[in-house]
Amino acid sequence: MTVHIGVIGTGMIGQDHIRRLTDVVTGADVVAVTDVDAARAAEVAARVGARALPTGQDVIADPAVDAVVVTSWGPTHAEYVLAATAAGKPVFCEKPLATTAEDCLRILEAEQAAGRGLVQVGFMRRYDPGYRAVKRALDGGQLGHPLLMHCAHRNASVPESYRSEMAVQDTAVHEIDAIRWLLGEEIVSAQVLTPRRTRHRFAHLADPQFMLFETESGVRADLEVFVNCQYGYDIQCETVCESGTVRLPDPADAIVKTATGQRTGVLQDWKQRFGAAFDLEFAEWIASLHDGGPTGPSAWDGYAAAVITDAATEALHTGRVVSVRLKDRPDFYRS
Ligand SMILES: NC(=O)C1=CN([C@@H]2O[C@H](COP(=O)(O)OP(=O)(O)OC[C@H]3O[C@@H](n4cnc5c(N)ncnc54)[C@H](O)[C@@H]3O)[C@@H](O)[C@H]2O)C=CC1
Ligand SMILES: O=C1[C@@H](O)[C@H](O)[C@@H](O)[C@H](O)[C@H]1O
Repeated sequence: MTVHIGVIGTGMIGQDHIRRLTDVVTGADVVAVTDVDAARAAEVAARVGARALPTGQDVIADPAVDAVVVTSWGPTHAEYVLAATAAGKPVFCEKPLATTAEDCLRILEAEQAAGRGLVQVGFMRRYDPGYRAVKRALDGGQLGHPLLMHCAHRNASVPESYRSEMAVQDTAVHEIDAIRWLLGEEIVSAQVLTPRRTRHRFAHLADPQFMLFETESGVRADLEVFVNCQYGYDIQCETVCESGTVRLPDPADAIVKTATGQRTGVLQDWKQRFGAAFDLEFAEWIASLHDGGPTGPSAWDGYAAAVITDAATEALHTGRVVSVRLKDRPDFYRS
């Protein structure tokens, strides 16, 4: 059976997800799209044989739409996720689930009122083969308890519109989710240090940033966010445990040797680095809709990420160690 999808937001990642739902994933068909830029929505709709509708609410209400993908700007996500949930339709929402913890809580309440899991959040690292291998090694038990994590998230460059807070809210949010998922426990505090700034930054931007998180059991995770590193897109993650370490592999690439030396390519952006993860994320999401509902990152994960990014943003502004105060996790969100 085919799942008929409506997509809200046909910008960069919206178009990429429409392409994968159309050309890569089996069992899905994009039937309706919308964007506040109506011309862009019409152009994308024509390309894939979908209908362009005036608003996100129209997409959600469309009887031909079985499930909704939200890829509009972050501040608009909560409204659409709440509307899809009220309509009883599964909704895949790109990160962030919402830009405030209060809106995330409203989504948690709405989903519980619906009585079944409807919401999945786009934390695609959980679908990357390398991250999954790390997770298996940590869960296998042979390494003993994790003690420390060292993470790095480097982008080649960012546009001038990128502000210092986005290093936490837009970029580090992926590691915040990965740390929680890999360790299977919550983050309880955040600290952000701002070292000497690169000369390649815009004047308003603190880059790089050095973040330090602590988990419930006392694991410490450090994270370097460096969004003007110049050389490419580079994601690193190593966990130090009592009896060994486990490190995220770099993506496979040929090693070329010539008389002048040895060389391996460096990926340039997240689309290349996590392309396979995005494909699997959507393949598993579509499959889950035939089989009891979403199994990926939940609205709780979206809520926890929002509270932790709020704490880290405060830490960036104040220089203090800021406690993370999550509500009690409802049984609904315990697996
Ligand atoms: N998982 C990941 O690695 C990534 C996730 N993202 C997330 O995806 C979302 C979209 O990001 P991009 O595609 O890079 O942005 P974008 O600016 O390229 O596209 C967003 C689109 O949403 C449209 N839009 C804005 N408000 C709308 C509304 N109320 N209703 C309908 N359409 C609306 C805009 O006109 C635009 O076409 C963001 O939340 C971003 O954080 C983006 C890049 C990577
Ligand atoms: O989600 C993403 C962007 O929004 C963000 O701006 C980048 O720093 C991340 O690498 C990318 O994965």
